[in-house]
Amino acid sequence: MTNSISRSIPVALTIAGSDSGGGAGIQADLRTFAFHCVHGTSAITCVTAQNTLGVTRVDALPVEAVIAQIEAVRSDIGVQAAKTGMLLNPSIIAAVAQQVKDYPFANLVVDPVMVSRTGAQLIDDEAIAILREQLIPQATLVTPNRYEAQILSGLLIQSLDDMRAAAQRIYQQVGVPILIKGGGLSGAARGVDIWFDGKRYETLKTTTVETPHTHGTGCTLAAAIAAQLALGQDLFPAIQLAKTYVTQALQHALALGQGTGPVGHFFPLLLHEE
Ligand SMILES: Nc1ncnc2c1ncn2[C@@H]1O[C@H](COP(=O)(O)OP(=O)(O)OP(=O)(O)O)[C@@H](O)[C@H]1O
Ligand SMILES: Cc1ncc(COP(=O)(O)O)c(N)n1
Repeated sequence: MTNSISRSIPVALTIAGSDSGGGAGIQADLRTFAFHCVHGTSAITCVTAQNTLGVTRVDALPVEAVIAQIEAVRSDIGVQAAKTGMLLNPSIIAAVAQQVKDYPFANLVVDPVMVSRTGAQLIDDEAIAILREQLIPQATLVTPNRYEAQILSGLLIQSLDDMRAAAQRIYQQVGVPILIKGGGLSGAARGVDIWFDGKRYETLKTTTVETPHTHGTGCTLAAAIAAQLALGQDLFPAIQLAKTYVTQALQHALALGQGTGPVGHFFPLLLHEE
């Protein structure tokens, strides 16, 4: 007689960087997958020394190590949805794009990590070109923030109308659905996102959460969308559910460190303490 229970469970894969501070990157993605009862797997692209004050060092993994991780997961465990985050350099981006071309994922959310919320460019121009030309066109959804959307569209973004114009411009270039995130806007537009799939626009609105602790919101949103897709949701409902999750996580953000703390991924477990 056995008392063990084995079950099947959807699987999601994150291809992203490690954040030693635990707020963004692989750490945020795996926590988000677990929250959604999706088995999280990972291919680490780089290791950042990072805390709530910023990044002090980044070490890239060899391209072969990144691809070997993806192959190990794909060939044995299987992946219902994948997401990419910080891919760092041109060779990693090109190799991941080729891998996705050779072995397409059923669902692929590309968070085109290029510019931090503060506007600092994180990857060089060659890397941006490869991301735009080789990886983004293969995505189910691309999720740029305000600054990334400015780079991809060539348009200045200061309002929701600017976001709509940028979404249309990016769609013309890459031909995949776009969600432009409004965390970097100011006033009432902060936290409003714009979606465009080539036919219709939707405005995703929640109340702005007044917290300085917003580290990891972008990773968390993309990972939550991937988790919902792994669970079988259609794309737009997956985005709506993920937006609700990131808002709740922001409402339970963690005041850690001396700078920008992370969102509270496991907020239901914190509720008994409030
Ligand atoms: N203060 C806020 N209140 C409500 N929603 C927010 C707030 N800040 C960000 N969001 C939401 O969080 C999600 C991530 O958006 P954001 O623009 O912060 O992405 P990002 O710049 O990639 O994130 P990161 O800060 O992790 O780099 C979006 O749905 C955005 O609307
Ligand atoms: C390893 C890593 N990946 C991504 C981000 C951006 O995170 P976010 O945009 O969610 O703050 C980060 N700070 N570190």
